[in-house]
Amino acid sequence: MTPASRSNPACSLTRFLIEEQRGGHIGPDLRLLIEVVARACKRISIEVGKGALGGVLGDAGTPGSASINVQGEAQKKLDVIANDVLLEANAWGGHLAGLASEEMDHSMPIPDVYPRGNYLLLFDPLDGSSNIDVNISVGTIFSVLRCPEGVTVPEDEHYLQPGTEQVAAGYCTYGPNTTLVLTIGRGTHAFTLDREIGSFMLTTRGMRIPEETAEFAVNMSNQRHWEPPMQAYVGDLLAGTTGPRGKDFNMRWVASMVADVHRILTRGGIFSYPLDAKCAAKGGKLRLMYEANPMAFLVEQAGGAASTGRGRMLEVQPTGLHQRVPVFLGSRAEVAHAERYHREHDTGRSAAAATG
Ligand SMILES: O=P(O)(O)OC[C@H]1O[C@](O)(COP(=O)(O)O)[C@@H](O)[C@@H]1O
Repeated sequence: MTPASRSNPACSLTRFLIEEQRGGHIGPDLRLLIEVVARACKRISIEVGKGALGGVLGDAGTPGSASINVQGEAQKKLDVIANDVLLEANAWGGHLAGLASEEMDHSMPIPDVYPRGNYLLLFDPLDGSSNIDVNISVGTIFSVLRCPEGVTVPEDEHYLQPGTEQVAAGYCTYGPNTTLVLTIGRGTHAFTLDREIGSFMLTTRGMRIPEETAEFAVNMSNQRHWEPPMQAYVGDLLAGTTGPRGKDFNMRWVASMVADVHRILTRGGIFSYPLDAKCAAKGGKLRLMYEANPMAFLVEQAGGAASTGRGRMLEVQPTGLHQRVPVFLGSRAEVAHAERYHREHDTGRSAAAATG
């Protein structure tokens, strides 16, 4: 993308959204919603940036009695701070009917002291919790759905829409720089926070994920817990030129989904958090509604693919607000390879079962 200059002034997020609205691609409410979420991310970026100086590191709750969220995880102080910032910012604007968060057991209708809008917002206020205290990139992930017609007080069931119904999705990474990555279904675009003027500025219009890749991201320490197709798939990646894939693969794992996916949107690769014996009972590790689906929408809009290993992520019919799924996303051809290993295993097994 041509760098910003006097002859090519940088485009702010506000200008980008106004131009999308003028083009009839989004309405004023959705534009306002995205602006409000972006402003909340700026505030969260400031809180995260304070680190130990701001006393924001460490677990929430009191020593000896950590506060545990609906996921059964000990909440970090910044998980709670980020959640509160997003709740406060989105309560009064009139663009939302309700919202749901990784940190809250159930969805929350907008209090009836405020006007309610037509959209539902789902978010992971601070993704990558295990990295918060060690100064590694973390982020906020969000997904926007329409509130079903005629529903004025939305409940959990009204959020259970497949990812194909998303009207917008994005994440904001808090790392060396703060970057907001957004889609409204017309490509995926990156905006970098200009800390001097306090505005998100368009730095990559139309991110594209290369079709092929030689880089994979997975938590290898879970290898012995993986299903056979995943063992075979990664085994062949590690075999490199001596194996059936005939080329060497590099590995990266930040353990912050936002950071791993941002790398893939920037230079390609495949990210996976497969089903394993440790998380099988829960259906996976990562959450469908506010981790897998928004990332899948962004990746598909950038020419990549997103799958459960056994089907398109965005077509999964949700059954619960905090439902978990296996995740494979990134370079289209590589995701197809991962799916092929699962398909061959499943058909082989069913073929074997058929022949007894
Ligand atoms: O600790 P592991 O097994 O490496 O898992 C890391 C994954 O878990 C997550 O941290 C889960 O997200 P939360 O931090 O929001 O719970 C992802 O960001 C990351 O990809």
